[in-house]
Amino acid sequence: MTMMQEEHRLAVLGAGTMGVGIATLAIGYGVPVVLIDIDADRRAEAPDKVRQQLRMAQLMGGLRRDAQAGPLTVTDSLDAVAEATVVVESITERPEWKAKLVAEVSTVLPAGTPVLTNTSGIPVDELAGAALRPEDVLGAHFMNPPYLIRAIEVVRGPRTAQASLDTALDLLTRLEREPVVVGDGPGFVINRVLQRMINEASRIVQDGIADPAAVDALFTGCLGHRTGPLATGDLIGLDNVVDSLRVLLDRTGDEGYRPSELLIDKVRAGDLGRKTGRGFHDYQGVQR
Ligand SMILES: NC(=O)c1ccc[n+]([C@@H]2O[C@H](COP(=O)([O-])OP(=O)(O)OC[C@H]3O[C@@H](n4cnc5c(N)ncnc54)[C@H](O)[C@@H]3O)[C@@H](O)[C@H]2O)c1
Repeated sequence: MTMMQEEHRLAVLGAGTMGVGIATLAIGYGVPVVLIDIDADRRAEAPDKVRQQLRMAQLMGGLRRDAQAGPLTVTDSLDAVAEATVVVESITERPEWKAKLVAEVSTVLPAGTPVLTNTSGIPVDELAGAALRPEDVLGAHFMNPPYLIRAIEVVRGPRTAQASLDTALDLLTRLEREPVVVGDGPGFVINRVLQRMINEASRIVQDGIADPAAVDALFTGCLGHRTGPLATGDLIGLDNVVDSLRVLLDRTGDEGYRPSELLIDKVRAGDLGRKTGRGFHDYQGVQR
């Protein structure tokens, strides 16, 4: 039987859309969080964003209102991960950046501390190969926003140790998440399907067959999806969609993952979705 942690302390690498959301979730359950980012603006904005999201999550019933929030520390120093019981890596979807960071982090951490990558599609074993101890690396693919969506895709790589998986599941269960454990491979389960769907939907718009509102209306109205593929892309961030598609294309050779011209044009224009106020849809005046 594996010894479980008495108390958890979480380190989150990357204070972007997902890192801030994951930090909010943990803090909402009283878990102390160290949030690390190399970008000074992201670090400066993070405490306010976490506070706002905490309030929103409580209002929307995602987090309890009476729970004592955990403390948040924001820093650019990787040394701060040393005290963590679990590390979540949630930086930009660039394989070489992630591999370098996973390698660096593993030199600071004691053996047996799980490193969970929130990658959208880079095989866990590829990143594990960069770590000092590949057995401590696994995937935890949180959905956006992490404090509202309880289900989480947990990816066990071929070298992931049972003890690391157990510690990760222990934390996720304490955060009242509902882990679904799957095997490794480009895009795992969700993004192998979802990224292709967003790409195909954007090609439909590019080809003039339907506009974004019509595409999404068919998925919500006819298929009962909560959001259509293009609104989902806007929520994810179209820069992240393009990065994820490139990861999938490079690792599968499947042309269906080649990012559409329209997606590339939107990223080039800075229309990244909700986070910039415009993507396939317009979000001016909408809380982001
Ligand atoms: N956006 C989504 O809906 C979503 C959902 C699930 C998973 N993901 C995955 O989560 C990860 C983060 O995505 P995001 O949307 O939050 O991206 P983002 O662009 O909003 O944030 C990425 C952050 O990482 C920081 N960063 C880059 N290199 C770093 C380093 N070496 N050390 C510390 N910080 C560093 C950047 O400064 C930035 O603040 C990606 O792997 C993405 O594929 C995203």
